[in-house]
Amino acid sequence: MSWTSLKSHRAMQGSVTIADLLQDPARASGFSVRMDDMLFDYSKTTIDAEARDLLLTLADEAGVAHRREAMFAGEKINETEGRAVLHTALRDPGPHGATVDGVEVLPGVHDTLDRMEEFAEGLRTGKVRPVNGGRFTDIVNIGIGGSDLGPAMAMLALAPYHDGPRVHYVSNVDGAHIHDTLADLDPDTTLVIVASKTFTTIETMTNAETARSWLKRAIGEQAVGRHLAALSSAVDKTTKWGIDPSRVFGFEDWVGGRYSIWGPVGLGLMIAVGAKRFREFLAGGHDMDLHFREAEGADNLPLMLALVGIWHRQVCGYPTRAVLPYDQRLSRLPAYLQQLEMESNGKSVAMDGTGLEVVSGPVVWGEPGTNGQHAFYQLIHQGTEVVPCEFLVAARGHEPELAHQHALLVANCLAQSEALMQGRSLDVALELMAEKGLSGAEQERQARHRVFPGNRPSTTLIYPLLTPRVLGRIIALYEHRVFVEGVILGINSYDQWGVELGKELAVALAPVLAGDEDAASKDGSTRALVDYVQAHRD
Ligand SMILES: O=P(O)(O)OC[C@H]1O[C@H](O)[C@H](O)[C@@H](O)[C@@H]1O
Repeated sequence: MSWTSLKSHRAMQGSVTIADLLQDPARASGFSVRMDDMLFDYSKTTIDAEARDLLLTLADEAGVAHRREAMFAGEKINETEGRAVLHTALRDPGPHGATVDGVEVLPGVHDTLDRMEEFAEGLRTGKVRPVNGGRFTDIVNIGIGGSDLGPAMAMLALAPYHDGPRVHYVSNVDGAHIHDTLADLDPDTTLVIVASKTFTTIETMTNAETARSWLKRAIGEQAVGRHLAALSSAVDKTTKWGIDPSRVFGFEDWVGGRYSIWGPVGLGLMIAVGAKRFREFLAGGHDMDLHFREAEGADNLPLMLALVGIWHRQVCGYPTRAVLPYDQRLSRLPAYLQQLEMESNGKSVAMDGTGLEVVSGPVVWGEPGTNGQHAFYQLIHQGTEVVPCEFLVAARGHEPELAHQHALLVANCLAQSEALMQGRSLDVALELMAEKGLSGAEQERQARHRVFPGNRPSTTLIYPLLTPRVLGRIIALYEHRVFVEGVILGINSYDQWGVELGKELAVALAPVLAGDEDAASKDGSTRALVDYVQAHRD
């Protein structure tokens, strides 16, 4: 019902532009949401009062509020895997929270957090020592997907707070990644953390074996355990792999991999910035949880971010969304959001097994500004596809001595959303060409290349400074956005069956590439590629 109303409302908006809507002096304040000192401005979109009402009705009809409370209570809303979805518990200071199968989850969460703190602070103070004495100077976190992208992103984001050992992230099974990382490190002063929820992921286990051998060569088999730790929900497997249980930080199956940064998977971050900062990061996530549960309708930031997403993708039909942080330290945010959003909502089957009524979530992509401006913004401004842009920017930077550079950064961010909205008409372009002395057909030809259609939507999320607490709020904001969009689409945002097939085929192809099995059963293209590799290696 609401989909139809939304689509017909969109059609009826006709030629009304964002610039027209902004003629209303109250629009900027009326079409933005504040959460404490964070501001989300969506006034530079085509969402008008009626569209917003219809979107809020859509969320109501989909049962977002009910589902949200079911999630926080620990109900098994990940129905295809029969699991609860409780990453929010990892940042809940308690004392009471969700229960799973009748058991309170917070005591276990807090115990693990305390153990992480003891270990991390031990490494930072030198109490936890390498086998040959001295201090651990470097930590290598081996993991992939959810066991890598979040903490690696947050590590860069919180660079101004690093005062512990250096932390490196290795993910790719390409041996180049671990090779180049270890090349600069000393095994005598390096601790390796193996991060894998399942402790079966082939890339991680392969890199972990490589790192283990590297340690063993330097410090000997007996001592290797003193330089290893593991983060996993498969604690039995970590022991079998040879990691002492005191060095294993476990989490439950109700934490999805791409939602796991708040618990043991965040250990590297805690080591780098310290437990106090890490707890501030958790507090930021919890702030957003409280806001998400308490704020009503259009005052609810994650809800509105999700509804803007639904408007652009499912109502207007724009196939992609660009995430453009004007914040160099958020340079990995787009990659992190690619997993969070696309692995969660890139599905075409609804929870009940039927096909989706509407299109699935969008392609998410992006790069930090201002770099992107000198690369792909051309298409965003003048290409034939509309790309909704999501800007993020801090009012101030961490380098007071470079405040003039930050001012330039912010000016660029604001100017881009203005340019996308406003555009440049043919008349203005003609005038510009006349000023250059052109006239007649050449004036018009040149002017046409300088026209900007405008009316291109964007949103801006602005915050005072990228602190641990603000980062926690931002990540939790996007997690809840994914949740809301998933509920509205009727899909399960917490499974990822779409990654399985490629993994299975890779395992089957390994012996074929090695020449131990015949390629005859493979298709012609795969056979030809196998032939090529066999002919060109060594
Ligand atoms: O943490 P792990 O069990 O090693 O999983 C690592 C990643 O691999 C899988 O392929 C999933 O698609 C991801 O959701 C997951 O984060």
